[in-house]
Amino acid sequence: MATVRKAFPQRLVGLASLRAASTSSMGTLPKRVKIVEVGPRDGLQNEKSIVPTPVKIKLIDMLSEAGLPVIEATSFVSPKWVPQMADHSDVLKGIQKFPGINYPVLTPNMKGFEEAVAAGAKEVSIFGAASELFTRKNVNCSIEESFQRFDGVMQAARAASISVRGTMWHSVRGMAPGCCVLRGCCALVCAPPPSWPITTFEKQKSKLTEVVPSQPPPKQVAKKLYSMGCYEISLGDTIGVGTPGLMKDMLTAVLHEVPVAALAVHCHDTYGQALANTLVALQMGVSVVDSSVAGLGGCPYAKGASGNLATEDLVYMLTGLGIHTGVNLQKLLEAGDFICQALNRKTSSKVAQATCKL
Ligand SMILES: CC(C)(COP(=O)([O-])OP(=O)([O-])OC[C@H]1O[C@@H](n2cnc3c(N)ncnc32)[C@H](O)[C@@H]1OP(=O)([O-])[O-])[C@@H](O)C(=O)NCCC(=O)NCCSC(=O)C[C@@](C)(O)CC(=O)[O-]
Repeated sequence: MATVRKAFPQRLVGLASLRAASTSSMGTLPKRVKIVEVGPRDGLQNEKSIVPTPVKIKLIDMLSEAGLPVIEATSFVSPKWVPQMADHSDVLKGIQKFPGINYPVLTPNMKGFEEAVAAGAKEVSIFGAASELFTRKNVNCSIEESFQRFDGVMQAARAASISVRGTMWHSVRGMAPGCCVLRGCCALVCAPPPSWPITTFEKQKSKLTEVVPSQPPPKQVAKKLYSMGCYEISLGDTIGVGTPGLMKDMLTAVLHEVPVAALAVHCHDTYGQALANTLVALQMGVSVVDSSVAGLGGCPYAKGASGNLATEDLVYMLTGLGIHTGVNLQKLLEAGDFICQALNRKTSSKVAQATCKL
């Protein structure tokens, strides 16, 4: 049955005008936030049934219409590993390229990079992890080898004037609570202090057992990626186990190594903490946030990781705080309706649920 959406509440206008009063005790918040929409890639990569290419293209076009400034379009990864992304070139070639909107794609190695550039990519993301096991499961090599691949991609990108975002997830219960994603020219993970209890991906299967990891500290990884030239480092909680206190501690550590202007956060909502974690990051000066329309998402190689922070919920909160995003919430909700109907699933966005009746 088609979703019937009520006219979006006029009270949003009122909420925005309350900013001065309602946020005065919340610390300094950014005046504007850049939202990196990851739904078409992170959101769809976990779908078991192959989503038709025209549906992916229409979703991205609708998100562009809604005013998202960055839309992660697809992944140039092996189709044997992630069959859902096998149509990457057709998707990238098929979407409308709106002026002023970036459409980065994931490229794990030179093969992916070359195919992405051939399909017209103007920005790519490299991605890795601070967990040996996760790296092995996800990209079939060691952390060290993954960095050697990054080097090759970085050099080729520099020569071709292609911007590189870095994404690195880190299975640490200290956010990159559950992972660290560094985006930009690199993505890195932040390293919590050695005393932090950390839950590694390796131990995740045994229900968040706290262990001291033998992994590179996220802080160092973030620093390394930044020094490689990442213009933005997105700290990802891939398995969504972080809490606001961990976010604060993690960011405090990373901020010693990477300027806040180069940081983004990427929170999954497995434990319902994504919006709260994001708010803490905003209060600490972060002004770039990854999210996914309808809360779609998950990593095929991080078992149990559920969807991302829903973009609709993020936009609603930011609007209420008087923070500019440039996103049209009504059009965003329609994009969410579209993809949920195409996937035959219910939205995970609370705002979308609250503003429609079936
Ligand atoms: C990295 C590889 C390719 C290594 O895979 P591999 O098998 O080790 O690669 P290889 O170099 O040994 O090559 C084996 C075969 O793969 C081919 N190949 C090699 N590279 C490519 C390529 N780029 N595109 C297409 N094909 C490729 C290559 O040509 C060869 O083909 P064959 O000779 O057997 O016919 C593989 O492990 C892979 O594709 N992994 C992708 C995993 C993935 O996409 N994970 C999800 C994204 S990460 C994520 O979601 C987390 C994040 C970022 O969102 C953060 C967060 O959520 O918090």
